[in-house]
Order: sequence, then C-alpha cells, then structure tokens
Amino acid sequence: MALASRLSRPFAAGTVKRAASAASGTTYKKSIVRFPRTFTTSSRLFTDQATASIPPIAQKSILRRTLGFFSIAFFFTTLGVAVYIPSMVASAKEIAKGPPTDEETLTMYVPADDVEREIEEHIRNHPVAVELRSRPEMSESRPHMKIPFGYKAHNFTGGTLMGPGRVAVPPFAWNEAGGKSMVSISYLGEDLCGHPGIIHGGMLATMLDEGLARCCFAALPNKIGMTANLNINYRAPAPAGSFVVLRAETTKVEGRKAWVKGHIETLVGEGETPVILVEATALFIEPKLAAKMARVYPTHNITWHEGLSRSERNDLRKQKGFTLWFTGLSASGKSTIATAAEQHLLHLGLAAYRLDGDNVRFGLNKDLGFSEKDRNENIRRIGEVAKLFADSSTIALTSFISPYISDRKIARDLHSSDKGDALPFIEVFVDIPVEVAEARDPKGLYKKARAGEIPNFTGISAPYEAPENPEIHIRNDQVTVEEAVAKIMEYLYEHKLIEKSASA
Ligand SMILES: Nc1ncnc2c1ncn2[C@@H]1O[C@H](COP(=O)(O)OS(=O)(=O)O)[C@@H](OP(=O)(O)O)[C@H]1O
Ligand SMILES: Nc1ncnc2c1ncn2[C@@H]1O[C@H](COP(=O)(O)OP(=O)(O)O)[C@@H](O)[C@H]1O
Repeated sequence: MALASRLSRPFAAGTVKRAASAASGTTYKKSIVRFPRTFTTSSRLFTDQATASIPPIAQKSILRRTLGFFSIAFFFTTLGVAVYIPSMVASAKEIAKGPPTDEETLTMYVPADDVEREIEEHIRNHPVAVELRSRPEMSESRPHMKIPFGYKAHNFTGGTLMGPGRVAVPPFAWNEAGGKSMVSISYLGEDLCGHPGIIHGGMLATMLDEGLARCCFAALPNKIGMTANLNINYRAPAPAGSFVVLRAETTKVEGRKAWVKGHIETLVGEGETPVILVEATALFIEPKLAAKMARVYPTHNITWHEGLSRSERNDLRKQKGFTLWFTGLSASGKSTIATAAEQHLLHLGLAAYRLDGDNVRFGLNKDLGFSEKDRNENIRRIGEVAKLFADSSTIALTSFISPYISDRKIARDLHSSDKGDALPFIEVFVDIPVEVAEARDPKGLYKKARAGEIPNFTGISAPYEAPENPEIHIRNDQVTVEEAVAKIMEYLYEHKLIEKSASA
C-alpha cells in the first residue's frame, strides 16, 4: 500500500516525511490541525451541521439516567484498573521472567513499516522528547511494552487501540519520580474518529483516564489505583492523524487516594504554543486489598521500604505476630492443645504455624539428642525460629518439653527488644502430674524409661522445671482440649493480641 494512503488524511496531502516534519514545525498547523470552522469550541462541536438534523432526544427517565450514570461510572472504573488479571493466553515464560525495565521498553518496539518508522522517529527526536529526556527526574519508558505479548490482544489500550490507523506506535512516556508528574507523546491515527477527521471524545477520555492514572501510581502504597472519578472538559477538536502530548500532575495524595489533573495538547515545534484539546481532573483510589490483588507479574511486584517496621508489617498483614510457647512433660498434652489452637486460629483467618518435633527434631535439629546441652541448643534454635515467625506477623506455636527455666527465659528474651517493640511471648504451662502422664503414655516411652531403656527421660531420670509464673496455666488433667483452647483464646482477646472481629 502506498505510504501516503496508509497515513491519515492530513498526511495524505504529501509524503510521510512532509507530514511528519509539518507536525513539528510551523507547517504543522497548516497541514495537520485543520479544525473545521464550526468546530471552534466543544459546545459548537456538538451542535454542528452534522448533528443539527438529528431530532432532539427525549428527556430520559430518572431510572434510565441513573442506570446510565452507573454504567459510565462502571466503565471508567473498569478502565482505570491498572492491575491486569493474568490472561489464560499470557506467556507463562514471559510472566515468570518478570516485567521489562523502563529502559528495556525503549528498545523493544520495532516499527513494522516505513510509516511506523517515520512516526517513531518523529516522536523520538522531537524537541519535546529531547527536552524531557534531558531532565534527570524524569524516567523514560513505553509503558504498553510491559504488557506481556500473550495478554496484549485482550488489553484495550495496549492491544485493541494500538496499530495501523489507530495509535500507530506505542506512546513514549516520561514519569517523574514519586508519581509527581507524567508526560506522554502519542500519534493518533485516522481510524479513531467520532466526527470525520476528529478523534472520538471517548478515545481522549480513555487516554486521560490511563495517563492520569499512570502519573500517580508511584505515589500510591501498592502502585495500584482505580478510577473513582474522572471529569473532562473538551476544549478543541483533536484532529485525526496527529501527534499529541498528554501532561499530568499529581496534585494531592492522601493514603490510598491520589488526585491528578492533566490535559492533552497538540505537539508543536519549538517556540510555538500548543493548543489544549481536552482537560481533566481525576481521583484514583487504591483498593484496600491492593497488596493481595493478582498482577500480571506477581513475582516482580516489588514495593520496597527501607526498614519496614513491625507495625507497618502488622498493618499490611492485618494481624500481630506473637509466640505461644507450650511447655510440659512428655504426654502432658502440649501437641494436642497446640494443634487444636493452631486450627482454631487458622479458621479465624489468622496466619498461625506450629513448630514441633516433626518439623524440628527431624529437620533443623536432627543433630541433637536429649543431653542437657543438646536440649539447651534445641530450645535456643526453636526460640530463634519462633521469633522469626512472630516477627513476620504470624502466630508461632511451639510444643516442646523445654524442661529448663533458663532455656525458656532465653527464648523469651529473644522476643524482647530495647526499642519498646517486643514480640509477645506467652508461656503456656500444660500441667499434668507425672503419674497421669505415665498412665496415658501413648508412645510407651514412660514404660521404656522405667525399664531403663531411655536414659535422661524427663520426669523420670531428667528434671522438669515447672514455670513459676506462666501467662497461661492449663491443668490438663482437669479440662478438655476444647476448654484448654478456649482459655488460650480468652487470654489472646483480653490482651488484644487478636482482634475481636477475628471470631468464627
Ligand atoms: N529422654 C527423653 N526425654 C524426653 N522426651 C524424649 C526423650 N527421648 C525421646 N523423647 C521424645 O522426644 C520428645 C521431646 O522432645 P523435645 O524436643 O520436646 O524435648 S526438649 O524440649 O528438648 O527437652 C518427646 O515427645 P513428647 O512426648 O511429645 O513431649 C518424646 O517423645
Ligand atoms: N485435656 C486432655 N484430656 C484427656 N486427654 C488428653 C488431653 N490432652 C491430651 N490428651 C491425651 O494425652 C496424650 C498425650 O498428648 P500429647 O498431645 O501427645 O502430649 P505431648 O505433646 O505433651 O507429649 C494423647 O493421647 C492425648 O490424646
């Protein structure tokens, strides 16, 4: 197809080169921005001859207008979602690799033909682009190149609206650090019209919705925002087959909310005054569950805070971390109660994890036996691991005999802090007379110990030092497992370690 005929109507008057250079210089206005005389303002645009013959539209009912309003609100809200739900067809490999960097996006696009090459070069070398590139606070990218290839076909701005006759080449964007401002340059083809030769207002609204959102994302805690509100004022018709500049600025940020203003103007040469085509203000709100929302690139969604504090982590995880340290004789009921408590906490939607012999003495501590020294080391290591779980805003439950007061104190001290943000350490004494434990003896260990087959057996041939002042004392020969768990839960609620709302 001849080059000129592939281009927009204003371009067709000459070669691509002429049209492109016209767009950057004084001839730009002459050859490309050819506003129909009757199209001088937005209000006139909609009362021109083309629409004058259309009979007046009957006043809609309140119900229809209400429905219309919500449809529009839903449309823009959906449009503004900056989180792409992973597509079934998206390339798993591409996703696994993670998104390209801003820098990488600049070399990813390869023009398909001479037309695209001309448009590409025109934007890339335009004085506006050169000036933006020279500003250290601005980061250059082509945002649509971050959308995985397999998902592009399903993406409105990155797929549907992109290509010959539409947005011919992926727009260039310059984002100011911290989500303060954004500028992008696009080429709008002749197949995006509402009125002949004039870009459809919905296209411009789409560009503003996306552009203003991209401006503020970096200012939001999880870099996600949904359009809550978008107000648009059309100022002048936007000619098809022309280059436009979108400029946006974040005016206010409050927690999960960001207010942005911006406009689209013509791309003009140095010394010329651009024409403002459309202006907008918008409010973007980050969803409450933003951190958990699906992303195209889940593994590379890095939101890094220097020195993330424990309270910040607790806020993000929506729970406090602490350790429930069960201690008692063998067969006292530690594992049974800890398991029941863990299950109950999990049912409440809380993150809880139990450390016991299965995952510690058979793994991390498989080098340790039952000498006093080995038990000391056993408890020290478990204390460290429990502290890490608690620090990650998880409820750690440990069920080990932990027979020595000094060892349990070491574990407790590991949870303390001189910064005033100690992790709660709750000692749960599962108390049972040795005779009852011996009578239960589910594993036959007491019998073996009495027979001298197991040396250093706690309660028989090795000491058990009962806690003097445990946070929770369970007489486990006198209560059921349910009652024991209820007593623990009561303590946790009373000490505000779990929220009252976390109840089954
Ligand atoms: N000598 C000796 N003394 C006590 N217990 C023994 C011994 N040898 C093996 N076992 C089994 O090991 C389990 C206790 O391991 P712990 O890691 O909890 O012990 S300790 O805290 O280091 O003292 C303990 O499990 P529980 O009955 O669940 O407590 C026993 O099954
Ligand atoms: N409150 C309770 N009442 C009656 N039996 C219990 C109770 N708690 C635990 N048991 C029983 O005691 C035995 C030892 O319990 P277990 O949890 O294995 O103890 P530990 O982990 O302290 O060695 C098990 O047979 C268990 O069913």
